Amino acid sequence: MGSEEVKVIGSCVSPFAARTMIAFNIKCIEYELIEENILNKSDLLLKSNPIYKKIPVLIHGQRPICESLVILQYIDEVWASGPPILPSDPYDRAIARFWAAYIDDKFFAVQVAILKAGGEEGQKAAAVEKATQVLVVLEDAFTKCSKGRKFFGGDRIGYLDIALGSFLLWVRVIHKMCGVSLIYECKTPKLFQWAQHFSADAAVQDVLPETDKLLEFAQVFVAKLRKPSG
Ligand SMILES: N[C@@H](CCC(=O)N[C@@H](CS)C(=O)NCC(=O)O)C(=O)O
Repeated sequence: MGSEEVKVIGSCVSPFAARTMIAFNIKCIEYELIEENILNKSDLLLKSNPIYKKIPVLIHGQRPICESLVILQYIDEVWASGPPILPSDPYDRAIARFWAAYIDDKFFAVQVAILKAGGEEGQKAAAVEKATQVLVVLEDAFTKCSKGRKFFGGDRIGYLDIALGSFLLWVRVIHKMCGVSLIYECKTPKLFQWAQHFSADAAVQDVLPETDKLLEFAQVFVAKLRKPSG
């Protein structure tokens, strides 16, 4: 099963797609990246993820698998002989899934809110305050999960590191576009250190592009986000 063709419909600007690519790097599995323009979706994406129409989609053989966290678990199970991504202990695994859901529910939403706020200083300050609260909670989760080691997953990058670390890309974009630092030393010192370790890891290096490369896309994306709907 692990020997079938592996393709990822993704994009180098997508934090969710980055998760899939980091997982394949950890497992040392080659894949073909089919670069998707989410502002003009391809038929392949619409056919492969007809429910959400979002990236990433992993196409393994002929079969599509959607949702980045589901994909991470799938990769871990199919290529089980490579370095593990999820914790082996069922309780630790459940805790990791809990925090990954929290990250997607809370941290993603506050980043979108900051970008959306634009020059509305009051809205931006409220979104930044919310982001800080979320990160303080995650700092505590990091302390408990990492047990004094470098990563949520221990000595090497695991499921939660990938779930949160994939957003570092946009954390940097937010810093450049909105002048807001989200992960900084005085509020969340452990996450600050963790972010340095994560970004320096070999499995991550070619996945998170330079911030400048992202800015052009980010400007178009944010303009769309700020446009009143409907
Ligand atoms: N919950 C999804 C979120 C995926 C997601 O939001 N992908 C974005 C790109 S970063 C997308 O495809 N957006 C297109 C759209 O919302 O129409 C996952 O974890 O895979």
